[in-house]
Amino acid sequence: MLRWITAGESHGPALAAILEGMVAGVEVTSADLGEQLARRRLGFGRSPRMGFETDQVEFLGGVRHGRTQGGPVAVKIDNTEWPKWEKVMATDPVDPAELEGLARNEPLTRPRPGHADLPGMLKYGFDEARPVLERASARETASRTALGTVARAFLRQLLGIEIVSHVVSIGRASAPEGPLPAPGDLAAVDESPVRAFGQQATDAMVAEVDQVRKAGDTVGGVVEVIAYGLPPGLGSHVHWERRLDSRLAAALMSVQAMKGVEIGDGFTTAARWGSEAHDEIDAAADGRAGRGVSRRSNRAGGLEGGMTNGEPLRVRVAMKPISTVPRALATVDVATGDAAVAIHQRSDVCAVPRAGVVLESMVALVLADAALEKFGGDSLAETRRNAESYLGELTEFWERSRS
Ligand SMILES: Cc1cc2nc3c(=O)[nH]c(=O)nc-3n(C[C@H](O)[C@H](O)[C@H](O)COP(=O)(O)O)c2cc1C
Ligand SMILES: C=C(O[C@@H]1CC(C(=O)O)=C[C@@H](OP(=O)(O)O)[C@H]1O)C(=O)O
Repeated sequence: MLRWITAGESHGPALAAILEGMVAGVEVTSADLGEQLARRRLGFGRSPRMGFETDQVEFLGGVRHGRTQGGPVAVKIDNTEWPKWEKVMATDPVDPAELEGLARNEPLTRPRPGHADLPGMLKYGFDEARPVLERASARETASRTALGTVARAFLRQLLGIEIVSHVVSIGRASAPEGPLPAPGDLAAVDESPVRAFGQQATDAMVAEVDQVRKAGDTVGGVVEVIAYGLPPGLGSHVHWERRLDSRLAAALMSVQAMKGVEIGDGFTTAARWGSEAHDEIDAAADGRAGRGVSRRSNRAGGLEGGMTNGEPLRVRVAMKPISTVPRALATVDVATGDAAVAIHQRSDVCAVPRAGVVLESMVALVLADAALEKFGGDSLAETRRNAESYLGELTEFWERSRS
């Protein structure tokens, strides 16, 4: 079983993350982590912090000479801004005189509707939002992206599995119907300032973010994540917590501000008649290894009965607008009980483009877990042997069926 855990605050000294259960022999370097972390900082509408945050990342354990060793993989990402927060976010007690007059230490008593501020204060007994927002902040997604990079490397080296994402809508601007981005298109998507696939989609979404920013507002959107090269049979129909769709939905919904997950055509499928909802099966002319069949469509998004069916996995995730709205929303000052406007500080206007990279990482972690569950092994070589043996059985299955 693959497990992952993160720690650290947005303005603390560093973020930490551990991935437990990864096999030995996966090639991965800190430069690979840095590359994915840089992708996560991109996007038109991003917070000013993303312009200067450099994500100094290093492995603290589990990797030697660029290969995983089978032990927990530990990662540390330094926060560039730490010197400015050294006193306010110190882990050891600080003389109150040293904190006096520090603007960053002002109590945040006007909770933002839509952020974790108010429920977090009530639940944990804090009289201001700082201790809540520090951990609720999506800064934490840098940790997930770093661990997701190890999972991506494993999936690629195991079976050539590749994960891509693209933004399909921001606010009212949507990408036109068109082909899905393939793995080779990821660089082009990353070059789009909104991580959309195609110029028309990019122009429409850039205009929407521009309009939102000028209005002092914020905006959300929808990201699609696609995984290519998956064998049939990851996940299972036999028990609720082994279903791959439920595991993906939980992981994707666990990302800050995600409010909906759609597998394949999801909600559209609910309005279709059965004859137009499913993916009819034909005998594959080319008898591809382990496939034997082809599908006329992929409305199911590559999942049937909680298992991969051999088609590309396709999931869409809806992100709500950022809750730190410049045109600040109505709230109550918890220090006085009076009506107030919510705290507003430097913030993203639209984080949908960079959220896509985080969502890719969550898909990678869930798929790596499902692949390890199916193929097991302590080393990459052993796991690959198991996977190849299974794919060989599938080929035999189709050969028997044809004879
Ligand atoms: C990549 C990313 C960047 C985000 N940036 C901000 C931000 O700058 N300001 C903000 O208020 N919320 C931001 N959020 C969203 C908050 O973290 C989120 O709204 C908050 O944790 C409460 O969300 P929840 O209701 O889903 O828990 C961001 C989310 C993601 C995924
Ligand atoms: C720091 C990151 O995103 C942050 C997520 C975030 C929030 O409230 O979620 C608020 C902002 O933090 P700050 O107020 O320090 O600018 C974003 O920049 C990051 O993604 O690395």
